[in-house]
Amino acid sequence: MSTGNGNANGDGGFSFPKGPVMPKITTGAAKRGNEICHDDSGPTVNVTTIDELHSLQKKRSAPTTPINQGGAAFAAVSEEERQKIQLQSISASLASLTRESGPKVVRGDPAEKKADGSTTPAYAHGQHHSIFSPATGAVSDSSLKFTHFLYNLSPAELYEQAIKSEKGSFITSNGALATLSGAKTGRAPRDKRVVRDATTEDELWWGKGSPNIEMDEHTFMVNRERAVDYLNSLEKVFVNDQFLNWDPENRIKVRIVSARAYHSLFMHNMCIRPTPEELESFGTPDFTIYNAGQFPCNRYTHYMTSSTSVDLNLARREMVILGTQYAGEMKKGLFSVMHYLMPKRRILSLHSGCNMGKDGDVALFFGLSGTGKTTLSTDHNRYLIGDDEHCWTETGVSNIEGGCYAKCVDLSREKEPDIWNAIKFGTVLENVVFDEHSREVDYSDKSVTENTRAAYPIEFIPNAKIPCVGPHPKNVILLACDAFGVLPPVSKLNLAQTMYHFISGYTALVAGTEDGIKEPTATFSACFGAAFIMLHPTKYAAMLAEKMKTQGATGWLVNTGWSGGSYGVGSRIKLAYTRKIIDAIHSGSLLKANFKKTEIFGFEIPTEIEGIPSEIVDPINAWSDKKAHKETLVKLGGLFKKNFEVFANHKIGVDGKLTEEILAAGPIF
Ligand SMILES: Nc1ncnc2c1ncn2[C@@H]1O[C@H](COP(=O)(O)OP(=O)(O)OP(=O)(O)O)[C@@H](O)[C@H]1O
Ligand SMILES: O=C([O-])CC(=O)C(=O)O
Ligand SMILES: [Ca+2]
Ligand SMILES: [Mn+2]
Repeated sequence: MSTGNGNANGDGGFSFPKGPVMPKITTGAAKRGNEICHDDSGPTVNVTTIDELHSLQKKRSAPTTPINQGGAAFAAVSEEERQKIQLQSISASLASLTRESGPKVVRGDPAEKKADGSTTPAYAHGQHHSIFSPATGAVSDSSLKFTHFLYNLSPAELYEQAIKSEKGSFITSNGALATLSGAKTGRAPRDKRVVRDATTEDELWWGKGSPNIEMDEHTFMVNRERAVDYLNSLEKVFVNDQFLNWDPENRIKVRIVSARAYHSLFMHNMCIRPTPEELESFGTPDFTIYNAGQFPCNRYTHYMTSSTSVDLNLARREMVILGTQYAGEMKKGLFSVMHYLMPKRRILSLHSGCNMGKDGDVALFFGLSGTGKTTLSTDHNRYLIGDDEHCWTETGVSNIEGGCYAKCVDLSREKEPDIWNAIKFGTVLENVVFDEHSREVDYSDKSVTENTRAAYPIEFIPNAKIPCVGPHPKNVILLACDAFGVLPPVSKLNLAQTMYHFISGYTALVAGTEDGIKEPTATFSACFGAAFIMLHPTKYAAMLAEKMKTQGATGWLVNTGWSGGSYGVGSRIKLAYTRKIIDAIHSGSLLKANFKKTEIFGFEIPTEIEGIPSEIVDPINAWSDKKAHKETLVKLGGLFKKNFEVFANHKIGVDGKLTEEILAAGPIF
């Protein structure tokens, strides 16, 4: 007879039951006779329903309701009063301007289950503190409806909102929230409109080359009403109250009303997040965005040339978004506002990255999209001040934003470790492709778009400089991705050359990724950000010249694009080489190099750079066909000249003397 647990078979320690009879398992209970097993080995929860159990899970957090709305600065405001003031403020933001009053607003998710298991909204339970009804009677059905709003939700709450109600929202294996921005995967500068009124008529840059396409006040109101009505028709809207600009004296309070958790989380990451104390005294926002991106504009409306419209009204301090869900519109829309507000205070706003060395040396990185601002300012050996939008004041630099917006195409852990590691819980990952099961992201997959992006709070970068401010810059680095392969990887610029290239704002892109060799296309965008500037480029250029001169900053032009020939022949300069060059700028060693002057552009280029092959340092060495090199150089020089024509008769400096110098600092042939 087999005992089943014996070891007497000499089979190496294993024995198996033989025949059909299974071994009998002896339990403790059996020893104690036929008692019933009790489930009482651990302590139990004292609840009677599952909902009671769930209600134990969440403890109340400190109130995140601003006081001091409308300026009444009385310290001792009751919680109830505070909530009422907030609801009034949100109702005012969401008010139609053609009807008598704002909508009835309720704070909270209409679908949230109550402790009693019901899904009835709070107002039905007489919880007066979370509802606000304007005092007027019903004038239309829309005034009978409630608008639910979700105020400054946390990333975890926004994840849940996105996953519950937005198609295309998933948690990737790194913890980020993958989202889709819809049909638009980049900004739509041709659909941007700015209200032209008596003030902006004189103040702003209009006409040829300007990004400011006009619309009238009335049309703005038509679109604003369209957006507000759309938002109020929804089940719920998201409201973010946040800040722009780390310089406390020039901080701007922004409110973002949006329809998607994606938009709310994006702005949570990209703007400066208020502390609970700061939120208490938030008061009335300085600027409000109405993002009704899912809803198109009406093409019968005057000035509308497509279904997308991004409208800026500086007098009303409002922006309306219709017909695009691409979140970058909000970030860059606010940047436009800063390009208007800051110069009024004699502060220079800059489309640049910014970092600082251990010794306090600050560098600015200018450049058009994709030239390397984020990649090169995110440097493990330096403190990150910001990757995209800055201000330069009388005392130094400050970041406008609270987050970074990195390109993800072909992202690798090896080449960009800090950005790679910043993609984790809380980060918004736009338009990326991932494995349906493992949720592993494939950054090389461009099926949705080439412009895949990650938006994360700046503190996700380990050596972020918090607060994001620093002293005056020592180096001003202009980045260009030259697909013609003729610009040197680094050139030292004098002040006039720096201005010439700042106003030009050159980069070259290779259109599309289709097969076949494509001709590079030169792009010129004044101040490396013509899409965002509001005043004439020479206004910003004059301020930059003045600041660089006073602070003795050195200008550099760094080509992060092609070397060894144009696109198709050469290849993009290795990021490792560019980083070496940037290191040599930061350390001051490159300034001490021997320089020689290049033909056509008249750049000062180092005769050698440690660790960089000589055919890279001087691009002519890499072109086997010297004639083709010269022709390409002349061709590019010609494009610069042609682009600069419109700026030739704008005077910079007190006597316009700098204008002459700047003109002379361009390519000569
Ligand atoms: N030599 C190089 N220098 C810099 N970037 C490089 C280089 N080679 C390849 N790259 C890639 O080019 C891209 C630069 O994009 P980055 O996000 O830094 O642009 P950006 O200037 O911040 O643009 P945007 O204003 O649109 O955010 C990155 O994907 C980076 O990996
Ligand atoms: O704004 C965007 O969508 C991306 C960006 O930083 C730029 O284009 O400069
Ligand atoms: Ca960037
Ligand atoms: Mn940018």
